[in-house]
Amino acid sequence: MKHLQVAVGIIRNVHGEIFLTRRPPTSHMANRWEFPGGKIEVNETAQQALVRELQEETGIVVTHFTPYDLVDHHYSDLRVTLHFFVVEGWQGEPYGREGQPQRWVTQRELVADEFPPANHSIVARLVAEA
Ligand SMILES: Nc1nc2c([nH]c(=O)n2[C@@H]2O[C@H](COP(=O)(O)OP(=O)(O)OP(=O)(O)O)[C@@H](O)[C@H]2O)c(=O)[nH]1
Ligand SMILES: [Mg+2]
Repeated sequence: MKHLQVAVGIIRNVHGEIFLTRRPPTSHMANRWEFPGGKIEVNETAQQALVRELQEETGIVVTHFTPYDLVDHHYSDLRVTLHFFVVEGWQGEPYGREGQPQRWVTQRELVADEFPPANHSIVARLVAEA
């Protein structure tokens, strides 16, 4: 089975809101809301992938982040290991640079069912810690 290593950014502003983008209609986990991020390439660390993916997908230059959690999840045809980081420093203003819908949501108002199943434990933890 294919196994992807993925770097994921939980972008949180000073108001305690988190930036979400919506996955494209034809992608894996189509139309689910997600934390921006993507596949870690060979010869790249999770941290380097985080910075690169957030630049590509949201236009920001990440300046401060901390590791948050590591989640391993088996979908029916795909295994993912998600490297979650909380991002609290950046330059620019995040937007859906690839045309994805976007929104800011208060941390305590995150809804697990809007995300891919691999995110459920993380969303529950974020809400509990809000
Ligand atoms: N970015 C992101 N991917 C997630 C999350 N949760 C989750 O299961 N994934 C899964 O992680 C896998 C890789 O993420 P991705 O599709 O963003 O990868 P990418 O940006 O490199 O995609 P690309 O191949 O279009 O360049 C997908 O199968 C996706 O469904 C999440 O919160 N954020
Ligand atoms: Mg992506």
